[in-house]
Amino acid sequence: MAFFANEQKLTIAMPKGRIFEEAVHFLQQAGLEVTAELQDSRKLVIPVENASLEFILAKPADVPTYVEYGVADVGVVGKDVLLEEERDVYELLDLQIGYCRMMVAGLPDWKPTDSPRVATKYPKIASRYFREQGQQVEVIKLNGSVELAPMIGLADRIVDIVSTGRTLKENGLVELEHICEITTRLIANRASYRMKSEAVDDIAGKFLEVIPGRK
Ligand SMILES: Nc1ncnc2c1ncn2[C@@H]1O[C@H](COP(=O)(O)OP(=O)(O)OP(=O)(O)O)[C@@H](O)[C@H]1O
Ligand SMILES: O=P(O)(O)OC[C@H]1O[C@H](OP(=O)(O)OP(=O)(O)O)[C@H](O)[C@@H]1O
Repeated sequence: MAFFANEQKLTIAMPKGRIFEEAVHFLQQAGLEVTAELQDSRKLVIPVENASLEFILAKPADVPTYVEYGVADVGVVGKDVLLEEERDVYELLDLQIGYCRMMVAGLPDWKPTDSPRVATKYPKIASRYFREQGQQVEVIKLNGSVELAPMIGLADRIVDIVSTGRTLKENGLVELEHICEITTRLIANRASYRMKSEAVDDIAGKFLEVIPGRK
């Protein structure tokens, strides 16, 4: 039996990596057919047999790109990526999984300087935040291991995701300012939202059923 009543095929972009397992578990709870191929293969395009559904597996930062261009109708992605990538997509639901927070962190004895430098994987989020605070900073883009920067003098602060706080602690850094909470979101392509409204509504409705407190 087809998943959607009117046979509208829906392509869902899923984020590989850290939130993948939690996202797959969420799909299962919502009643979507999750095949072994999705969970355990190197395939990047995974059609679900007998259902009008197809998954694509993407790097988290690329999920909004696939959705904006319409090669995926909907996508599952962290709010951090949405804030950083600023893609033209609809944000439909907060799935309330993938909890973490975006923080400014630094050495415990951090003090303002005349030429502040901030290292981050999230240059847009960082620039926006400090602009809103009325602070002029130089933002240095890194691709990971950002905690290194204050330790070895590349920057005096970082903007990064904190979850357990273990990475900061083990590198002698402390949380200085809270920027925002991050969770995983369901996003939709603008045209798909209109042209495949039944299928998109159907999936959003199924997701809504399993979001705590949203029934
Ligand atoms: N502790 C955490 N650190 C980083 N991301 C987290 C954390 N907890 C949840 N997330 C979510 O997971 C997503 C990042 O996943 P992942 O680290 O696999 O992607 P990535 O940044 O592309 O990885 P990498 O560049 O290290 O391969 C983020 O978008 C965020 O929403
Ligand atoms: O508070 P914690 O639970 O320690 O998690 C936070 C760390 O996890 C992420 O890094 P990731 O492992 O994705 O590696 P990266 O530094 O290469 O981005 C993030 O950038 C922090 O460094």
